[in-house]
Amino acid sequence: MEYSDILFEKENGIAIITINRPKVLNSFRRQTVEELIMAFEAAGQDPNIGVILLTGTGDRAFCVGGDVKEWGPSGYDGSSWIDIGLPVVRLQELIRSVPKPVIAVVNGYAIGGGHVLQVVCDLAISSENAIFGQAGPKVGSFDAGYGTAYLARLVGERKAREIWMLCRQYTAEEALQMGLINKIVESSALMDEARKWANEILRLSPSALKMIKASFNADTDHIHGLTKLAFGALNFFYATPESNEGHQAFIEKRSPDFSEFRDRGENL
Ligand SMILES: CC(C)(COP(=O)(O)OP(=O)(O)OC[C@H]1O[C@@H](n2cnc3c(N)ncnc32)[C@H](O)[C@@H]1OP(=O)(O)O)[C@@H](O)C(=O)NCCC(=O)NCCSC(=O)c1cc(O)c2ccccc2c1O
Repeated sequence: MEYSDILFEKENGIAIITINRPKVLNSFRRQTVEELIMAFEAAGQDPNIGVILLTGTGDRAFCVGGDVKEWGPSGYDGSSWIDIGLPVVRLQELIRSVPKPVIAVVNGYAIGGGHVLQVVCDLAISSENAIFGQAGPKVGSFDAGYGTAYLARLVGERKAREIWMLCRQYTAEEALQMGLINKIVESSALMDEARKWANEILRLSPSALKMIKASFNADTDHIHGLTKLAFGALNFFYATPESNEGHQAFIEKRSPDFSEFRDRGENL
């Protein structure tokens, strides 16, 4: 299988999936998400693989979410009024349902949909220079469901609401304190540390780990329904002037002005 937007390597029981678009800080377009889905399916179905690492090329970014420059007036390439053009719901669900531990190896910015990808992984190890945060409300988007409700499971409701309602950026140390990640290491040691964790996992019973993962997931699987609902709403939101103002402002490198879109409270 030839990939253009990702790298997919296998070494001694470990699958390493790398988002490979460093010029745009490893943001994803439709092709990227489709390739990630194929790689996770392949790793999930390969009996020689016991653990999956997800990372990004370079030392600037893990992934900064949707590629805002590939975003047309109503969505991404190939989109229609019912299909936003990015099968992110399927990708998030697959990371959760693949019957092997998935470790996010966060080597820089984990922002927007990239942040949600690290949230849905089973474990997360980051470099000391990693930066975490949400960005959707700045650019007229939202990656809700697992991105909100499951995030709250990790860091608590207050912190999760702060992350989304202020769109601040957090250091690796802050991410560790709030329970967003498992460990921080020096940038140069990041992949070695990830391999060390993976090799520890490879010594354990695969079936026991599969059942453990399924049982952790069972407690939050209902969030899948929220995710589908949220992405359905996002489909419609994308075609609005409010959403367009957010992404156009990013492209024009200016601050968005959302003031005319404030809610009148008609549905209070
Ligand atoms: C991440 C940053 C804070 C980094 O800032 P910094 O100043 O260090 O770097 P630059 O801003 O100069 O960026 C370098 C270079 O990369 C380009 N770039 C950065 N982010 C993106 C992006 N998301 N898409 C495309 N290109 C990007 C940037 O323009 C620069 O290129 P130049 O040619 O100008 O040199 C900062 O870059 C930043 O805030 N980035 C935006 C983060 C963002 O808004 N992400 C998208 C949020 S929405 C989202 O993630 C999302 C998720 C989903 O799951 C979806 C599902 C379905 C539909 C839509 C979804 C969706 O929109």
